Amino acid sequence: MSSGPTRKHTALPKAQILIEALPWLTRHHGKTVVIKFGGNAMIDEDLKAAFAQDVVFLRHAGLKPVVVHGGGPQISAALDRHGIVSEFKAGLRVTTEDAMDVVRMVLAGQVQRELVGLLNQHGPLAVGLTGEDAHTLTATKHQPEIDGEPVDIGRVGEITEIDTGAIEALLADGRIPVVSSIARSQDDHHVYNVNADTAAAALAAALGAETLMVLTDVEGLYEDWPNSDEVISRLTASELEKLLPDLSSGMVPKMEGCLHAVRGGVTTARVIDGRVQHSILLEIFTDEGIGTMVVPDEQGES
Ligand SMILES: Nc1ncnc2c1ncn2[C@@H]1O[C@H](COP(=O)(O)OP(=O)(O)O)[C@@H](O)[C@H]1O
Ligand SMILES: CC(=O)N[C@@H](CCC(=O)OP(=O)(O)O)C(=O)O
Repeated sequence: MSSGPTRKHTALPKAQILIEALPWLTRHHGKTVVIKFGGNAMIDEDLKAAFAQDVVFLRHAGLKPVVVHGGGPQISAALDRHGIVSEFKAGLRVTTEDAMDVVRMVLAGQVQRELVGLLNQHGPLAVGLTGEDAHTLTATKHQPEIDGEPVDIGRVGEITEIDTGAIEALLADGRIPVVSSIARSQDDHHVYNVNADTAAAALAAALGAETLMVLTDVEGLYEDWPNSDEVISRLTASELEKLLPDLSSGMVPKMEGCLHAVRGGVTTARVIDGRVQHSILLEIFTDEGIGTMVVPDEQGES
């Protein structure tokens, strides 16, 4: 008996799924998408492998993905092993000279290497770099204001300049840049720890990316966190700006980054649940998306 008709029967839904993705793929062909993979979303090996598959899929579908990774929990664990206590102010790690060495070692030597390795299981695609490389990120000392007063949090950087040359060259060569959020100082005398959300957002704006996607360990931006798990599915830049003063902890740099990206010309910034397998593809192939989407004010009515 021939298995032809049965094979056709089972393959047809797969063909339909691919065709459903066609309008999205057509719209986004050749566009740059910056994907921030948060340390809290890197919770197990399967999730990391699925993340790598999604990114490689986007690349093969004709987009230009750029990965910016975090590693907050991994840094905290390493600092702990070195007997250094982790402290955060305004959502940012207080980074002493000694802590900075550990931050750099974990981000560039551990987390970035692991992601590059996972992506490269699919071919010679990923190239890792930090913001130090080719002057990609330059920063000055960042002093956040707490209760109206500037606070010294050590070697934490505020990005002042971005040189996208190295990343653009990699993209032109068909590679997937994987960027660690460390910046050089103007005088090259030291390096700064930059929050990975902030770095991803700044790079998205500088690259003229179409989309910034931030993968984290919650479903999106909760309207009334921690009292309710009602996710805000869509909001404009102005609506987000009004919410910013009420946000806490890790959501502060994340949502400030989304606002910066959208105000800087990025068409949409999305916060999505990185704990869900294939969350990137789910976000893309469902019209309404699965997390929180920030859009420019002029799209508020659509
Ligand atoms: N309004 C909010 N909605 C969702 N999460 C919030 C909110 N406010 C604070 N958070 C906290 O922010 C965390 C995400 O930020 P963070 O821990 O820095 O993650 P990542 O490592 O992915 O950057 C959440 O796990 C949650 O504890
Ligand atoms: C200044 C600052 O806070 N830097 C972060 C950099 C890593 C990061 O942002 O990691 P996640 O995205 O996993 O939170 C830190 O030291 O934890």
